[in-house]
Amino acid sequence: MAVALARVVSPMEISSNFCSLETIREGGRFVCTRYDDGRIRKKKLRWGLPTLYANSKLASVGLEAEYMRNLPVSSSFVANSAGEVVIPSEQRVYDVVLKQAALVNELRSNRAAAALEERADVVLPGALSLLNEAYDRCGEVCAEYAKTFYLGTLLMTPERRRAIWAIYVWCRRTDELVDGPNASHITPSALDRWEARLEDVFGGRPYDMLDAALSDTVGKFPVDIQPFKDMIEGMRMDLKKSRYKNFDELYLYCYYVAGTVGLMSVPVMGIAPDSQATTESVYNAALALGIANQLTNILRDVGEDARRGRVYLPQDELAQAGLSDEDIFAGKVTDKWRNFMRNQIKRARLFFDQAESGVTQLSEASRWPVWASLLLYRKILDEIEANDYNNFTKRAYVSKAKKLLALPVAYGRSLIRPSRTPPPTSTKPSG
Ligand SMILES: CC(C)=CCC/C(C)=C/CC/C(C)=C/CC/C(C)=C/COP(=O)(O)OP(=O)(O)O
Repeated sequence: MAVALARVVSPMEISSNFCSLETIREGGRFVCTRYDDGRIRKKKLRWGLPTLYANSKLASVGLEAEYMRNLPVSSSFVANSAGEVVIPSEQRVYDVVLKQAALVNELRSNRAAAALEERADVVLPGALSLLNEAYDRCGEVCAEYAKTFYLGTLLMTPERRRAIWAIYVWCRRTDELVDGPNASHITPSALDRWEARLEDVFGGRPYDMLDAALSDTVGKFPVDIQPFKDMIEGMRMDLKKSRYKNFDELYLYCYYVAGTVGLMSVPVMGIAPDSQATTESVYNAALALGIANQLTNILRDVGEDARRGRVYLPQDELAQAGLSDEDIFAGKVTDKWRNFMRNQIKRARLFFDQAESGVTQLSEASRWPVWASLLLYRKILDEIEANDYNNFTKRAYVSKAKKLLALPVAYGRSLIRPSRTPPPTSTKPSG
């Protein structure tokens, strides 16, 4: 039996005394209901959050109820043993989305854009050439480590392109802390120092050339520090955690290490002036692309990760499928594994679908590279299927020929203008 606890509450503001709250914030309206088993479920009233957006997407692609029960794309509010409500990862992440959207909304007004141009003019000539050098170095790093991505950035305007390089280089350096050659020496305190340094970058006190480029970028574009800090948090998580209890935990990890990249990129890539979409719906799409990419990466690298003692798959879903870590370490493709993988791939594709709606809303020059990366990364999922789900010993990859074929398709899609596409409905009022 379900007991209705509150009428309309915003999930962001739910706390242990949530029953008394009745708030409407940024269009997120929910009814919370506590069930006999102590779980508290939310139900959307009018406007959606990414959680519910993903759920409605599930419904719209006609997936059966059974599948929706077994394969969460989101999680419910859960009361812990102290009776407090634990806020699911997606709500926590959505708070960051709203903050980013607010910053960009400011810029979408002409006044803010004009102020930005004025600020860009005040640069000393000597400093300018050093800065250009710093950006060129970022471009070189980007070209060296991510060739396809680098080529994509060449399609953007020069200002945007170099800002994306600076962000890419910072992400790469952050990732190298836990994945690079010195990874075994990295401690949480090293990450704390990296975070302090990040604050200096945002405060206009860069330590080195590469930092200087990022410092300039964050001064020019409405990029907030939170996604950067969250990415460092993802590295902390990677240091101390090698198992994920459920999809909610995995989702948070994917947000930290990849969803953040989407949030960092949108303010630089820009939203098309003729876009009718809400800023937060574009951010949701960017977040979804980061999550989709990371889920794909995880599914591709199951064997490789297992050899490092890591399993980035929801433990509860493995158990439901009759599988355990031992099966993963044994690396045998069985029917149970195939079924499990089918569902994981399905979910990753839903995040790609969710991302698609936002790409069209981006500024014209940014659409092609983003479409290309979306189509190419999604193809890795097809390749896992083509390998008969053997992601233990075979690395799914997209051949050069397929990559080349995807480019004109991506170009064709990038020509679709935002005004011809109805904005994503999930974050828009329905009535
Ligand atoms: C959709 C909209 C509105 C905007 C686009 C926003 C963007 C750019 C989102 C993409 C975010 C992104 C690139 C996340 C990183 C994901 C990821 C798994 C990267 C993997 O990096 P590597 O580990 O170097 O991958 P490979 O091993 O495949 O080379």
